[in-house]
Amino acid sequence: MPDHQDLGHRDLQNQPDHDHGALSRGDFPPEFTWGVATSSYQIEGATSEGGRGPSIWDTFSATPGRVVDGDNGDVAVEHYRRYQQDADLMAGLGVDAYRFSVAWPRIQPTGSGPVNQAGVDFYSRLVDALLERGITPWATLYHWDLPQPLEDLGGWPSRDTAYRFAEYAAHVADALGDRVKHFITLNEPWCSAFLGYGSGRHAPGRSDGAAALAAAHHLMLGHGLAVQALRERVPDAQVGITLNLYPVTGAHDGHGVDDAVRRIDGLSNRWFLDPVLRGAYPKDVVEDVAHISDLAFVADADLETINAPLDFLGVNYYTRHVVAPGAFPGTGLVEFTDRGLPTTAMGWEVDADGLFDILTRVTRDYGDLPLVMTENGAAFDDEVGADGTVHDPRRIDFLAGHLAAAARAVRAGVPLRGYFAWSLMDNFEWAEGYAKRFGIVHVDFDTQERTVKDSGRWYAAFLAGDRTQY
Ligand SMILES: OC[C@@H]1[C@@H](O)[C@H](O)[C@@H](O)c2nc(CNc3ccccc3)cn21
Repeated sequence: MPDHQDLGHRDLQNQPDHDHGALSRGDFPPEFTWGVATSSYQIEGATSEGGRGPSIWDTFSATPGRVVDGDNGDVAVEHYRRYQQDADLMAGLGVDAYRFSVAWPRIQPTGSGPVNQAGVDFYSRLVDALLERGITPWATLYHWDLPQPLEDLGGWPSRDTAYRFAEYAAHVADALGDRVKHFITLNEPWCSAFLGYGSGRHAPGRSDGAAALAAAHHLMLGHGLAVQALRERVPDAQVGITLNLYPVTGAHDGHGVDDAVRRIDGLSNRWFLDPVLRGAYPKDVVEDVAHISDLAFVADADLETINAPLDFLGVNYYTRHVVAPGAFPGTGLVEFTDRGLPTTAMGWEVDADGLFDILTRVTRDYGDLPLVMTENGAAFDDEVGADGTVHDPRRIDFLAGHLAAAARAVRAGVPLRGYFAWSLMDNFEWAEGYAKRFGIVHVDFDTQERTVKDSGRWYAAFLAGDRTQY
């Protein structure tokens, strides 16, 4: 296993691998926060309304071949105009909280300069609609929709973008900080950097390893600067960052597997966990990437800024990575394999134990920082039946199994404080367009009709305290 500096070993009791049986909200601490999550570009639509400027996802989805079926977020699920109806949906589910993201291009259409008051007013109305229904707003400042003019100036590989992000964070804090007390600076900098600038699979669609590493650094620098801006303006706020984390397991115990696990754990998890929570890049991974970049973009005080004290770490968990050395030993190439487990419509193996493993690992290796599951969910091909219902038993099984794993982690001593199901409703699934449905509420993308799926009814019953078998 990688050489982790053990910051505070906790005696995390081992638990049985599977404890099938009954599960209820009572298996979690009474103050545990239960919610649903979305993001601006995936649900709002109205991309040319209210003074909003273009984002890199507007540009990317308009580029032929980038998104399945040429889908884009122009309409999405019309949340910009249906937010009251959607707030009613959330109230009907009985959630405590709603994690949404603020679209930077609505607040600052060019990514800098004075705020667009119509954009501020929309999020102010949304926050008020939530509070009126007793739902606590959790605001993500950045969920991938970078204003296009900032990309034209260099995007996240450019240090200036980090400074623009901190200025944007200050504007959001000024506008919403009187009512919003939970902020997530970034959603998944790994995706923004490595899918956006490394593989090109996400906006802005660049394929440049050195640029991806610079983007990762400046995203994290922007995070640290934004934490300062939020703390100055909203001293009673709870502030965190969301990382998509993966337990990494060897496909077998043969030669080279341990190094394959170390490499992928390093690039997937520690490249972000270590700077944010320890104030240093992991030395072994710095060596792994030395042939791509000498990290010359790192300035002296950067890691101290990035290591800003947090109130929680958001964890997005979907599946485990299973790896083996690539075909050419010694090249560092790694193969991702599967175990033949059931998969979701995304092709991701369903592995609830992986949730327990990643939560206990983070607590064991990085200490007692409170954790919040800011995303967990599954895509399946749901259909509305003739009777108007949507039967999605696999999503119920997925949620129940992962909540049981979360309960096991809590019993093992993990300071888990909340869980947000991804997603409230079917929406624009990035490069997959509308072909992949993650919602616990079905959306007919032609009529915009919302239909609570069986999984939404199950989640509502769970939140109401019903005990559920699984
Ligand atoms: O793909 C489902 C969700 C997505 O809709 C969210 O906006 C995003 O925060 C999110 N992150 C992951 C995990 N990482 C990931 C890996 C490859 C492609 C897309 C996301 C899954 N999801």
